[in-house]
Amino acid sequence: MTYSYFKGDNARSKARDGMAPNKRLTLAFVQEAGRILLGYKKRGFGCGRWNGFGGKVHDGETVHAGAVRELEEESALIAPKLDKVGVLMFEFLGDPQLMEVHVFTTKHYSGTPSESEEMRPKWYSLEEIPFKEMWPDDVYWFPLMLKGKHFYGYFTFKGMNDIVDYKLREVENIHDVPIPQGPQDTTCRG
Ligand SMILES: CNc1ncnc2c1ncn2[C@@H]1O[C@H](COP(=O)(O)OP(=O)(O)OP(=O)(O)O)[C@@H](O)[C@H]1O
Repeated sequence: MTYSYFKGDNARSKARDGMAPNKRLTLAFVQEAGRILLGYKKRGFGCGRWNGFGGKVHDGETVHAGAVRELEEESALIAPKLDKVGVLMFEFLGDPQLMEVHVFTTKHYSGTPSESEEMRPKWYSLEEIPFKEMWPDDVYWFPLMLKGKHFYGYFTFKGMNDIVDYKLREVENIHDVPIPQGPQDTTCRG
C-alpha cells in the first residue's frame, strides 16, 4: 500500500493505491465594502479568465502559507490573515488527478494591487462580477462566499468549459470537511 502524505493544513491527504495525489491549489479573494479584487490571468492554467489569486502549494508549505505567498506574488498585496472559507474539488473527465482548491478571503491587507507577470488586478463592484469571463463554477459558489458562508463543492468538468455534474453545499466549519482523493463520480458517462 502506497501512501503519500502532505505536510500542514488540518487534514493529511493520502493517495489510494495507484492513484495520483490531488493537485493542491489556493485561491484568495480580497474584499472591501461593496467590491472585490479579481485578477485577469495572463498565462498558464485559466489564461484569459478573471479569478482570485492563487496557485500551487509548494512541498513543505502549509496551504495557508501558500495562499499568502501566491496572493503577494500575483497582486503585491500582503495579507497574512487569510480566512479559509471553502474547498472546491475539480474533476476533469479522463484525468485521474483531482484538483483540490482551498479558497480564502480577507478584508485586511496592506499594499496596493499591482500587475504581475501572471495577473492583472482590478476591483469589481459586487454587482458587476464578470462571471461570463470566469471559470464556469464560480457563478455557483461566489454567492456563498460573498455571504460569508463556508462551502464545499465538487465539480466535474468535460474540457475546460463544461460542467457535467456538480455538488455544492454550505458547511458549518470548512476545517472539518473531509477531502476526497481521486475521482468520486462512478456514473457511467458512455
Ligand atoms: C476549474 N475551475 C476553477 N475555478 C476557479 N479557480 C480555479 C479553477 N481551476 C483552477 N483555479 C485556480 O486557478 C489558479 C491556477 O493556478 P496556476 O497558475 O496553475 O498555479 P501557479 O501560479 O502555481 O502556476 P505556475 O507556477 O505559474 O505554473 C489557482 O489559483 C487555482 O486555485
